[in-house]
Amino acid sequence: MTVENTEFRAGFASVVGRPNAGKSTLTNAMVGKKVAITSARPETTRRIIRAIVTRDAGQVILVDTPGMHRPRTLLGERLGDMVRDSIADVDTIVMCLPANEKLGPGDKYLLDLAVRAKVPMIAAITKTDLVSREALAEKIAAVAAFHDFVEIVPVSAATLDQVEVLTEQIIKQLPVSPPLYPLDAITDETEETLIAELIREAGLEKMREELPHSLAVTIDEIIEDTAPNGGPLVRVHASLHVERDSQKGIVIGRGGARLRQIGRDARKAIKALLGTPVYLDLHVKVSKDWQRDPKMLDRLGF
Ligand SMILES: Nc1nc2c(ncn2[C@@H]2O[C@H](COP(=O)(O)OP(=O)(O)OP(=O)(O)O)[C@@H](O)[C@H]2O)c(=O)[nH]1
Repeated sequence: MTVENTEFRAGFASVVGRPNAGKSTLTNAMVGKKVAITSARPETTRRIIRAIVTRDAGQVILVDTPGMHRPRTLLGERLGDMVRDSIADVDTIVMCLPANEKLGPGDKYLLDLAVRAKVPMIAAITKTDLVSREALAEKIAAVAAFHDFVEIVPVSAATLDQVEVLTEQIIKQLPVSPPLYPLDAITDETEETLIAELIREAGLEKMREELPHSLAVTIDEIIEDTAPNGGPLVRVHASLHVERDSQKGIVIGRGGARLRQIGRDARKAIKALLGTPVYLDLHVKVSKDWQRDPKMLDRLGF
């Protein structure tokens, strides 16, 4: 793709919404490749992942935010700060409001925060595939009464219905500018961060309710090696951090079965990301109260 368009627009958009509103899935749908981790459990998005969406009309740098929740730990407070920071310095805010859920105090809390950024706001009514046309019409009316959004776009990341319309509307809110990133870039996260997120996602999938926020992943080493057949092989050594000794057993599982399953799932995902065979070596470490330890949070990138 080359830029011939003199009206090309580029800038930052923040995607906000309460936990489970569909922010990550929508981000992935706009980019067309998996860059943000998604999960059926709320509050799994911790990092602010910038996804980059480039179309003929412009380039959007999407800032994905953690779902809002009340701070209970230092980690919780930092998540709140990250949301506030991500709303500052953007050109537009996309507020995700699920079609299948009523507007509530969580949405109002977020709206009040977002309004302070004083930028045009777009409402994305997410998960429209889950509701009838009548219910959607009612939801649109409720959202229109909720705030004076510049646009209200009903969208389904599952069926991709209206995803391009939303992308176009976001681009319209951006300033005329040359592209800010190379036209084929999809994220400015390092490969290392993406790999750590894939391992954490595989871990969370396997541990359901047992370890919601207590799991963190660090990458110890990534080595580009050669496989016995002469092809490329990437060796990844990573650590899974839990907070207590009792959680270590949960991650490892009986006879190491769970850790092996996490390793298999993560290896598949990393292979898809890198496009090369992967050898994955996982270690489980107890990092006591890492969520309250500023040094550990810094190491983990929070
Ligand atoms: N049917 C349907 N389900 C969706 C759609 N978008 C997201 N979901 C589901 O809703 C759940 C939450 O989606 P996420 O994208 O992880 O939500 P999030 O807002 O990023 O969540 P947090 O990380 O908790 O802030 C997942 O189970 C998704 O599969 C959609 O368009 N249709």
